[in-house]
Amino acid sequence: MKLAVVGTGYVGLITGVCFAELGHEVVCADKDSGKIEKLRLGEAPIYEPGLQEMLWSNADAGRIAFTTDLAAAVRGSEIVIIAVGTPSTATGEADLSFVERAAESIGEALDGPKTIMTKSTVPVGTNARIEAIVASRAKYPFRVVSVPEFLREGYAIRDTFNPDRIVIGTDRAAEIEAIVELHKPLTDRIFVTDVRSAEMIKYASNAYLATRISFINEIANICEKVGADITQVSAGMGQDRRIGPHFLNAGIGYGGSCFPKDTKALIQIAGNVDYDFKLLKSVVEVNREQRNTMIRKLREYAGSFSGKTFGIWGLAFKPNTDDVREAPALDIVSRLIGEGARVRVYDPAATANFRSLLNDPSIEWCTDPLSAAKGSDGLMLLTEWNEFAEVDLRAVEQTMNTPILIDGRNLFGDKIGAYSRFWYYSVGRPHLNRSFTKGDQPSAFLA
Ligand SMILES: NC(=O)C1=CN([C@@H]2O[C@H](COP(=O)(O)OP(=O)(O)OC[C@H]3O[C@@H](n4cnc5c(N)ncnc54)[C@H](O)[C@@H]3O)[C@@H](O)[C@H]2O)C=CC1
Ligand SMILES: O=C(O)[C@H]1O[C@H](OP(=O)(O)OP(=O)(O)OC[C@H]2O[C@@H](n3ccc(=O)[nH]c3=O)[C@H](O)[C@@H]2O)[C@H](O)[C@@H](O)[C@@H]1O
Repeated sequence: MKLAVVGTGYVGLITGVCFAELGHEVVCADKDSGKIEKLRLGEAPIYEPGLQEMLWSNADAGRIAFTTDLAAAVRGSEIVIIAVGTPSTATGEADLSFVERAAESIGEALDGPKTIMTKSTVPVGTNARIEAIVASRAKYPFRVVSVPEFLREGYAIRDTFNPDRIVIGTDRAAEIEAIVELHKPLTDRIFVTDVRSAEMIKYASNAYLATRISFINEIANICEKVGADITQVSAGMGQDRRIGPHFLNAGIGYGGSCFPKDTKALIQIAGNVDYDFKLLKSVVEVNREQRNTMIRKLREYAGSFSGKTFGIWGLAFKPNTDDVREAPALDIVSRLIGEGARVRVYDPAATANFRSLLNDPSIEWCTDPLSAAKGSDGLMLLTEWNEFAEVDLRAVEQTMNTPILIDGRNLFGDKIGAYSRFWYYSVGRPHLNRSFTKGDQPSAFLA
């Protein structure tokens, strides 16, 4: 099939490349000429495992092309995929301006009957709005189908080829043959429903996953006080098939381009129909508080931040991505430097993106984990990249000024016990934490 993808970000690019891999002819359009220029030269503008190689092979085979000319991309296609961003507005609602502009351009460019497939995460009623916008400009018949995206960054290609399900939202089930055909090679779990339910499935899924994370973080906070181990609790809970083992990792809380914005958007969607979504508001609040806990612990262990230097391991909102949107590290680094500390940061992939959002003379950009820890008065692990698990902790401890380790992702397990000189804090595992007895200072602890 001939596909046009409008918006060549994380979702648009992965979708385009994966459908090209399946043999379709894909044209990806984006208004960002810098991004398109890079892609034309064969360079993936994002870090995602496996993407660069798949991009090269499909570009070489002539199955994928890139353009800033949205109209040209639409004209040659049978299916037009909308994958533009839907960021938060200042009040937390989804900003639909990119979707609306895309719909206008698509409407104007239609040169024959087409299917428009919305992958962007959009509030209930938005696909109807897209349909109205396109209809006001189009001279040919078209249909709009909602196909929300569920891929995770860091596993985007794997998730695209092995989805748990494909949700297709349509109010005219007889007209979705092409969309079903397109997705059949990916899975036979295709769930066809009405458009509004499809739109809601996406928000409800993200909100539920965010809820699990805040729930397990609160259980972890209680574990700390009652002497239980959250890792054991999650493992034991996860064996119940009604609960399942996923999304029960306690830590610093969720970040990323989607959970924070989609939870806020769903609270607003509910508010717009006079429904006070109390549970989800608490989920967001618990998540915010979890980041504060890390700062509080560092203060408890290290004292005042002013004039001190701290190491930061991990800037991305999670491993295997260079995405720093709503990353806990943005908050935490800002707070540390705001209180007069210097920070030495390292991330295997996200440094450039982080620097474009937060660049300050108090930040030193390091190129390996050891140099970020060097001479520091405390180290915070904020992203659980494998690379950090493999670092020689003895060398880390020796290079630090004060060996305080705040493990925001519970990355280090029992092996931390072998390094008795570390002052260690992890979430919900009191038996591993070396907490500080009143009056002690790290130097006294080391003596
Ligand atoms: N990032 C993720 O892991 C996932 C994102 N989603 C949803 O998919 C949508 C896209 O997200 P991302 O790919 O992360 O966004 P992104 O910000 O990485 O990419 C969006 C792209 O759309 C382009 N764009 C905006 N308006 C345009 C227009 N009128 N014409 C052409 N290009 C235009 C932008 O230049 C940008 O390159 C959002 O609604 C998001 O919630 C859904 C599932 C996963
Ligand atoms: O709508 C979206 O954009 C996507 O949002 C999430 O995907 P993503 O944000 O890429 O990453 P996740 O793996 O879900 O992690 C999100 C955040 O939760 C945190 N997390 C995750 C799992 C866990 O057990 N504990 C936990 O703190 C991660 O560290 C990360 O900060 C969803 O998992 C995808 O299904 C969805 O398509």
